[in-house]
Amino acid sequence: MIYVSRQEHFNAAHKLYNPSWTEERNKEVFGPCANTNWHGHNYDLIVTVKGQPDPETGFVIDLKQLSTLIREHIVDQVDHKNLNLDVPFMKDQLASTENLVVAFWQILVREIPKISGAQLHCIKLYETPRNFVEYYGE
Ligand SMILES: Nc1nc2c(c(=O)[nH]1)N=C([C@H](O)[C@H](O)COP(=O)(O)OP(=O)(O)OP(=O)(O)O)CN2
Repeated sequence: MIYVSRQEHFNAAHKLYNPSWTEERNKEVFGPCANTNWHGHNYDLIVTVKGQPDPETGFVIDLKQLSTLIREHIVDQVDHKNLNLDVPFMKDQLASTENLVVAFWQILVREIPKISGAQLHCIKLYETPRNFVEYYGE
């Protein structure tokens, strides 16, 4: 099995805020991440697919096609957006990195089979250079 990855980038605003809690509780749990008027991140998104190379191309997946797919279905939906307000697939969800990777998975697992026989293996999302989340669909 061969694992092939593509990295994309976006920036977005959000706040971590549970609407069923008081302002005080949100500040206590999420600290500055609950700031009323939002804060931003430069996110790095790494999508890994797995499969066998096609004998005619040598590719598990054409990385140009994978990039286009990620941009159309994910990056264009979130880049320069407010994750709490502007992104339909994050509606009514806490805009944590964990919830983002699960939402991205649900989109990509549906879209990748339309361009390739490769299987989605992992989505890794860096919220900051030091904080990142990985999801394997389990
Ligand atoms: N499990 C999670 N924990 C946290 C998340 C998250 O999505 N999942 N998100 C945040 C905040 O959004 C926060 O803005 C992260 O920034 P920060 O704590 O400042 O992280 P940095 O790596 O930039 O800063 P350090 O100085 O290295 O701590 C919080 N938690």
